[in-house]
Amino acid sequence: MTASYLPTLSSAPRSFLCPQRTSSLSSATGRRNPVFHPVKPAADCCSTKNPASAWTSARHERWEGDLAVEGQLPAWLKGTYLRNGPGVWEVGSTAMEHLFDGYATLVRVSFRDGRATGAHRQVDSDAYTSAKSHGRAIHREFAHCPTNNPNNNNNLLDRVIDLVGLVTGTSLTVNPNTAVARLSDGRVVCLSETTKSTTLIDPETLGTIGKFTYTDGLSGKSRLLQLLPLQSAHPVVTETEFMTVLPDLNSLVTRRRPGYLVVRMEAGSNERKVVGRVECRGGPTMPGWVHSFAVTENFVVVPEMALRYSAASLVNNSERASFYALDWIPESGSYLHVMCKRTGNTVASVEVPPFVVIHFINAYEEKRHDGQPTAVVVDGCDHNGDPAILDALTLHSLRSLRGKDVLPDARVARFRIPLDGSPYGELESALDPEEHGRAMDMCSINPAYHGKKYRYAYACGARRPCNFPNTIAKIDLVDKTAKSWHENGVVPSEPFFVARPGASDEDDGVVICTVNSDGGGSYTLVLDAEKFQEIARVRFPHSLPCGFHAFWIPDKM
Ligand SMILES: CC1=C(/C=C/C(C)=C/C=C/C(C)=C/C=C/C=C(C)/C=C/C=O)C(C)(C)CCC1
Ligand SMILES: [Fe+2]
Repeated sequence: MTASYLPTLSSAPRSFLCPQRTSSLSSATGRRNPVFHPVKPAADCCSTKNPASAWTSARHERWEGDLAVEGQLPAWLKGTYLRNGPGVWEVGSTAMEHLFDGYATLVRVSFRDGRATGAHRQVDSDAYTSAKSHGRAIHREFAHCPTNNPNNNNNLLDRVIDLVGLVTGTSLTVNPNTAVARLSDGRVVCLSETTKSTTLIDPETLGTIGKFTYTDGLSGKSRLLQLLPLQSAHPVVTETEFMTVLPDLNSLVTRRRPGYLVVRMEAGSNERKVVGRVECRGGPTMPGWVHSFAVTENFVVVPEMALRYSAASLVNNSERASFYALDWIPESGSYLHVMCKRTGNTVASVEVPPFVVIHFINAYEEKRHDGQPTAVVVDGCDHNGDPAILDALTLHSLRSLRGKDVLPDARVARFRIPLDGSPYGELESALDPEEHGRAMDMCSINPAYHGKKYRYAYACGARRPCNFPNTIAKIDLVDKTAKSWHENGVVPSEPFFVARPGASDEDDGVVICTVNSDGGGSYTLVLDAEKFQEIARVRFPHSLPCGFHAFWIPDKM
């Protein structure tokens, strides 16, 4: 690999990286100075030798500066890579327990003319700012329950207070730590699973602009007993619309069966409109967890997992369910529902073997010779139908079981849903899971193939033994093979595919992924997607926590 270093401030002496000494240096290059804002001074604030850096809270509120490039960035790569994820797990007296609980940390790498600048910054959500001002977390996160909540007494008044908190969304987190997306009108939002967490950010400065407020009243603000405070963390965003799934929790207070609303919001609007409602088949009271879902040209596929929202945990925000905010109820059945985008009607609803798919990869229609769809094929990262993956993602496991082979097995699950009224769907592994080390999550595809028949997916896989995915895998769904990128001790985040402008081959582009290296330190890796080989890496001057999902904003031509 040829290495060409930019003379950046990020390669300045270590002392410069200490937040206590940020003000004295000026840029030797004439470029913008790196800026540090410490979260809090830490004894080892200058050290990058932390093997658990992926699971260590960000040390600085924000930083920006030039990044050193090793290798050759493609000249066509012009735009901004954004990544979101949980990055601060300790505030005041609170030490979170689960990976999903951390406060949102944004990372940016902008590529232009073979060079790179970068930044990272905490999202100023009410959850984060109130935790800082109270000296402890006060919102309910995925696993974290506010500790001083007196509601464990189960007295009626406390229950009513919790229910009001649920309806108004004041107790559930507003920490948008999962995904980031640019709407087609240019607004950039960070999201998580509460509708109130959706936050507008500035993709250049990573500053928090404010809440993204839905004006439709669907989330319970203006209509009492409209229990729709939750959403999928992964909306499907196109040039014309934003589409998502809201678990309908109204069955908590009515006799109605639980279900899901599919909603759509036009570009430029803040008003979601209901496309249709899917009724749950299983579960006496609660819908299955819906972190993501899949769409095809004509349909929305709504998953109903046997891993269901816990009613007890939701209405009593200091109560934990068997899987944090979720209950695993295999006997309640696992289903996939297919809704027609145009009519909102449910056109298929099939029972399938138990699955635990947090991230769906893609879906497409099988068609008859006259173009009529006959089946929907849906691919997802399936943790072999076992919610144990959620326990593997506690911070204790991640920090202390490094090198132990404790990561539960996962595969690419391929579901086939016939559209002929059959009651059952089919489920098989799309390829031998050994191809990708029996780990599979954090996936992306070429966005031009969303909802269409496709061949390649990029995801995190494993070289065992490991307690977290440690490879980046390119999955070939036609040849049923996988290629992998790996280095000892690395922790990669979602590998994100960016197509070369004008490309016609599905894998003509790069895969961008931010990686935590063995002894600490973070870099953004750029792989040639076709050969699946490294072409460049862009180093941050200090380590960043491992994040989740990414997004690409191309420069205006
Ligand atoms: C589920 C409820 C809630 C919160 C949910 C949240 C914040 C979920 C976040 C999920 C994430 C970040 C999933 C990432 C998965 C990564 C995987 C599987 C990687 C695997 C590697 O092998 C509340 C809103 C707090 C309460 C209601 C229920
Ligand atoms: Fe996700």
